Amino acid sequence: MALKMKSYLPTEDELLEKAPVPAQIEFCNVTKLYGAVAAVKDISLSVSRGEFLTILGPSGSGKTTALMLLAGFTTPSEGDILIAGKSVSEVPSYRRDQGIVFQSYALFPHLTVARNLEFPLEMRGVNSAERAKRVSRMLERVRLSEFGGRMPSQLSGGQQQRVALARALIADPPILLLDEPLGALDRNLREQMQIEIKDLHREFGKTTICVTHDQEEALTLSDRIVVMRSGQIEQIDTPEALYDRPNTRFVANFLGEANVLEGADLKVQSDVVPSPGMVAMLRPERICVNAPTGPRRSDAEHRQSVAGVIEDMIYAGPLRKYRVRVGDTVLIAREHVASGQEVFGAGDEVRLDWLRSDVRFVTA
Ligand SMILES: Nc1ncnc2c1ncn2[C@@H]1O[C@H](COP(=O)(O)OP(=O)(O)OP(=O)(O)O)[C@@H](O)[C@H]1O
Repeated sequence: MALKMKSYLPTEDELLEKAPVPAQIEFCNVTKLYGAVAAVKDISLSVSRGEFLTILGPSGSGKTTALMLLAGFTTPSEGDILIAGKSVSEVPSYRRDQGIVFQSYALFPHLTVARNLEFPLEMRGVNSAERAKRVSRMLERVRLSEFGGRMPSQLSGGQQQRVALARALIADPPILLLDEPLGALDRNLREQMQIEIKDLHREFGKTTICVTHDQEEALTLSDRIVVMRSGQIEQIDTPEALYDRPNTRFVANFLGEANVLEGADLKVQSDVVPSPGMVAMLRPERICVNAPTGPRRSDAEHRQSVAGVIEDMIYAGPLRKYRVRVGDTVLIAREHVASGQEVFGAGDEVRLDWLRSDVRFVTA
């Protein structure tokens, strides 16, 4: 009996697992004014230890200001920022123990790669033998062992950015701040560096705050994304939730493409009764494009089906994108190219259908 009772008591590991992860960074009603302009307006946000959080938004939405406030390069006009539960408003940038990577690398141009990496260790009083050991280990980690003696200008953009990441991590700070880290790189390199950053995050487990206006980068890298608009937080969520369940039209349009079903000729069928001021939104890849006389789907009773005419088709490698006129609305449908699939062209009559449950109502 006693043994049975014991099995109901959580083990120490279970208790640890269930304990809420303490917030490492907290923005508490932070506002930053530049004259009459509020670059950041009353934002509150809490970031857990080890989390990768991306601040995403259009130009001028306040992303960089939020990061600069956290880095200590500027101070809040109102509100407070806490790190590990303590206010850092009075703590200067160099005492905040954060690794920072900027878009423009910001490596010291007159120092070799190895000396660039040594610098943060020197600042923290690490002795020279230990510095040499850590630099060599870190160069190896970012696959730049043979480049230690080069000057930054003798490296490619991707290599320079790997040095910048290595320099931000080498002193083992608990927090890593990334300001448009891949902005200066071309598309292929950006994809490689996204993997590199993801691997480094997994390996080093740093609480990471990344600023970007690149939605794909945000979706790929982040545990959660903060979407900012005009200095305020529009929505905070996981990438999947933001994409599948945006709360507002702004978020729906900012993260990927969205069809807004508001034309008078398109009566949306839904099992949900929308509140006033909401509009129906449907992602292009949720729409199936069929020949008008195509076979009925097995789940047809859960689908809305409408007749349309193809306006044009854009072939984009693995994807085919259709613009389809349905009365007074033009819908975008996107399908993955597959063999044996019927392909339609401008002027073709088609039948579109989608699951009614894929329609999402968002604030207009
Ligand atoms: N030092 C400053 N002085 C005056 N206004 C500023 C200053 N820094 C930012 N702002 C203003 O604050 C607002 C937010 O700027 P911020 O740079 O944070 O936006 P952002 O989202 O990072 O934009 P971007 O993607 O273009 O860098 C903008 O209207 C900007 O003009």
